[in-house]
Amino acid sequence: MNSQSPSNRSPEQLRAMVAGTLANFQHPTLKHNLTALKALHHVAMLDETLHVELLMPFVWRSGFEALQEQCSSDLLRITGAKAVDWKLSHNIATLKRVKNHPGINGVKNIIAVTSGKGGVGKSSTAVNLALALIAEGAKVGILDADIYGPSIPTMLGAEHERPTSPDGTHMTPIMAHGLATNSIGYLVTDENAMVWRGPMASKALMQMLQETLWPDLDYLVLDMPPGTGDIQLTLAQNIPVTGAVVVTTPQDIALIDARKGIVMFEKVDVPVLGIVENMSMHICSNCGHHEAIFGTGGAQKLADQYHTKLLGQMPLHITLREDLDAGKPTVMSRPESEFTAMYRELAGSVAAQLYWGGEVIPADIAFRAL
Ligand SMILES: Nc1ncnc2c1ncn2[C@@H]1O[C@H](COP(=O)(O)OP(=O)(O)OP(=O)(O)O)[C@@H](O)[C@H]1O
Repeated sequence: MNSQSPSNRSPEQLRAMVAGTLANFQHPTLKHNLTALKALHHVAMLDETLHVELLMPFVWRSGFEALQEQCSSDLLRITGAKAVDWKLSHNIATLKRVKNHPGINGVKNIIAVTSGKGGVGKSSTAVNLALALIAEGAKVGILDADIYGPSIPTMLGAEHERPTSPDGTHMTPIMAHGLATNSIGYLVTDENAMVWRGPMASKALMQMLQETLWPDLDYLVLDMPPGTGDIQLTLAQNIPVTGAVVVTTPQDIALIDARKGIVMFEKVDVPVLGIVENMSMHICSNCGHHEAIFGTGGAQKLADQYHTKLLGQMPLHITLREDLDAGKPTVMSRPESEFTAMYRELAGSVAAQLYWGGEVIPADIAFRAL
């Protein structure tokens, strides 16, 4: 117990005490501790309540909850305060883009969600990841670049919406569940999109990215077309991506294609943030039994082989599919569910990986590149 009374302490002494406690906090999203990260923004003692405010450069609400749980009692003991008032603020860093491409107006970071093969749950992962980034504290958008199967509007229950254009050139994004969205699915029918050839499809996507009036966004999630063909390569080379997430299922056949995806991104210098293993384990909705119907361990092996991370493992569960079909993704419709906790953890890992693996661009040159 510290012998000095809380009111006699200088602000510097108090700050040093709090910084010392925070420095010991460990979390999977912290490569360096909070004090080294200079995250401690404000400390004050008012009426025997200790006020602690953190300012984080990547979304961190789940980590913050763990911090409060782990450190509150230590802080009370060390400082003699009667209560701790915690506050988390974000000032999301803009990170260096591939090939120093100029940015998109208002968009700080672009995360490409990709898969080597169709049907592994790339769009499902992209939508729930985007909503989980919001739940973690960010401003987020999603661009459906899956030209051959634009499913995002349906997954968000917004398939009947149409973007408007205030000036005949730019599009106002559709807002759905707090996400700013645009999709080729809002503009053309599925049948029309299917016949688009590669160059036309890439051009349309680049246009949608650049000509949407995105509000200020910390992260724009890009749901890429599945596969590793010309269109994906063109997009990977030309879009100002910050990093890519590769979605796979545990089957060997999907893993072979996921490997191709990693190689493709490495070839064009897009940092691969890691792998998401979707349908990792089937959870029976009747009895809760877990069964690894597609096998185990493959995605971890792949991540090890390519020196990347296994960012998360999402179960195969009927609720996830039903919620998407109903246009109410689980992360938004069941915020307290175990699935939402898993997606939020994934979002925290993706944001942390992006930050620690990247290079921060100073705010004055990061914004409003056009
Ligand atoms: N973890 C999961 N649990 C249950 N159902 C899932 C899960 N992930 C995806 N699905 C379901 O599987 C189907 C395919 O998912 P999705 O459309 O996300 O795949 P995709 O990889 O984006 O496909 P494509 O790239 O070919 O468009 C959807 O009906 C979706 O609801």
